[in-house]
Amino acid sequence: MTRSRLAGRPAGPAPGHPGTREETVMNVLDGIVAWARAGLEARRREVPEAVLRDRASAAGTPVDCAAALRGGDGTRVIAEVKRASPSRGPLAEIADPAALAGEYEAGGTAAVSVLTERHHFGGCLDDLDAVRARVGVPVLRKDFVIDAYQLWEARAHGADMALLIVAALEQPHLADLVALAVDIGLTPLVEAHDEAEAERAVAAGATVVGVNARDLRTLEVDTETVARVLPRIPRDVVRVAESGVRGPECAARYAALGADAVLVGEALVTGGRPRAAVAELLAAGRRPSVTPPPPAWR
Ligand SMILES: O=C(O)c1ccccc1NCC(=O)[C@H](O)[C@H](O)COP(=O)(O)O
Repeated sequence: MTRSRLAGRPAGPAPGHPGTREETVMNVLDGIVAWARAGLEARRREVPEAVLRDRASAAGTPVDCAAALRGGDGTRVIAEVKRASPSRGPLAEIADPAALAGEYEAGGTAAVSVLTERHHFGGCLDDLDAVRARVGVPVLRKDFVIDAYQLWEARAHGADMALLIVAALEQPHLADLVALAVDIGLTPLVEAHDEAEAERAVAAGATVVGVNARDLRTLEVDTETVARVLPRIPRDVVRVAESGVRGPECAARYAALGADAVLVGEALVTGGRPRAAVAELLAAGRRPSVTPPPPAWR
């Protein structure tokens, strides 16, 4: 019997086994992935993978993302450039994604996430280029990665991290993409929606695992998903709570659950004060200092 690395969970059915949640979660995801596949095949015809590989080796040294997302005095923030979403429709114009990312960085974000998917999120690789050129913190390519080509593309466009969604990938393919990402200098953020997927993420070799509170069947956000799944992920893995962070209160809750970082999109792009909002999320996630400062009157 395989041993589960998730705390408090007996080893379940084999990853990818019929009847597991990954079988049924695919409706919304299926549609997005179909677009992703068509898009990447079109780009592959224009820019062969060999060209991307050359560009990737000229893209500079990627940042150590695990270190950037962990440590310090509390829960870090990954701030997202997000124009639209399937759940909410258009969110924000974002004429200058680099300027937005610059505001995030000034507010103290540990990383910037850039949605590069066009049809559902209004993003593109130009956004990734622009953000990469502006900020010094790690940059995450947030897309629906199903092929090695997209990882080379991410690195060629200067990303330090790339998202891999467990529910979109069979286990051997997930493990291959995790290994390739690491080989080419990307840190994969491997996204799970339940315990079984979190276990698959860890088994695939992920060192950074995200728990997404958004159910990809209904698009409903349920922060209880994070409460249930995230604390069970081993402590040697960087734990990221994703979606539904509407303000400091939720960031504080995710911090108390043990999140090393929170990934926030909508609240930041719609709030109109990205720099201050990032700083407030960071303050909410700060751990109380071990030695309290001396009272001012001493
Ligand atoms: O945001 C969506 O509606 C969505 C739908 C289907 C697949 C993925 C989706 N979002 C991607 C994300 O993971 C979020 O952009 C990210 O976690 C930030 O979430 P939020 O702060 O709630 O905007």
